[in-house]
Amino acid sequence: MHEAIDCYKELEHGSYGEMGKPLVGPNLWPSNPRHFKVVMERYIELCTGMGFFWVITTELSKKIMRGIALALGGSFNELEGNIAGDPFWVMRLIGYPVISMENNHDEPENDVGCGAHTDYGLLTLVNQDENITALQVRNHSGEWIWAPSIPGTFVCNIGDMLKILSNGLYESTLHRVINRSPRYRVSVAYFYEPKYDAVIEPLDICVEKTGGVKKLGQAVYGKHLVSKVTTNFGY
Ligand SMILES: O=C(O)CCC(=O)C(=O)O
Ligand SMILES: [Fe+2]
Repeated sequence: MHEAIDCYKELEHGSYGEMGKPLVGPNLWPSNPRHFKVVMERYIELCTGMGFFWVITTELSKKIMRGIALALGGSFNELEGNIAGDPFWVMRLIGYPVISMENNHDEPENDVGCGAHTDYGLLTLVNQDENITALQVRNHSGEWIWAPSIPGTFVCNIGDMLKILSNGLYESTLHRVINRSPRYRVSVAYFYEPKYDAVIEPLDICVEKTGGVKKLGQAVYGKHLVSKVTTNFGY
C-alpha cells in the first residue's frame, strides 16, 4: 500500500487532440505547506533542464540521455528532436506507511508498497528516503535484489520507451517496493518522458547493433501513458 501526490506536465486545451485530453488542466497543488508548489516546480525544473536562460539549471535528465545516446553509438542529440526535444514529465511524491501486523500471525500485512512494474517513459530518477531499504529490482537471473539508498544519489530506472528505442539493448527493469521498516518511507520519483505525441520505435543504430531486425513494435508515448495510468488506477 502507498499514498502519493502525482503531478504531470500541464497540457493546454486542444493540445494533442483526443490523446491529450486526460492531461489538460492545472495540477491541484496542496496549499499546505505554503511553498510546496514553488519548491516542487524548482525540483522539476532542475531534473528536466527546461529552465529559462537566466535561471541556473542542471539539465540533469537531458545530460544523462545524452550520455545514453553516445553509449548507444548515436550522436549526442540522437534522443532529442522528435523523441524528447520537448519532453513530457511526471512527478510522484510517495509515502509508504508502516506495515500492519494486525492479522495476529507473524506475517506482515500489506508489506508490498508498490507492486512489480516497469516505468513507462525514458528515464526515472528516484530520490529515496535515506536509511530505509525498500526498493527492489529484478536482475537477469530473475532474482529480486535490494537497491539501498546511497546518500546524494538517485536510482535511475530505464523506462519502456527507452527499451523500444534501444531495440531491447536496454531493459525496462522490473521493480517493486517492500517497506518492512518500522518507519513511514518517502520517495520522490521524477519521470523524464518523450514528447507527449512522440512515435517511438527502435533507432536504426540500435537495430544494426542487434542483428538488423526490429524486435519491438512502435508505440505512441501519450497513448501508452494514458493506458497504463487508467489501468493502474482503475477506481
Ligand atoms: O518508491 C520508490 O522507490 C519507487 C517508486 C516507483 O517505482 C514508481 O513510482 O514508479
Ligand atoms: Fe517505478
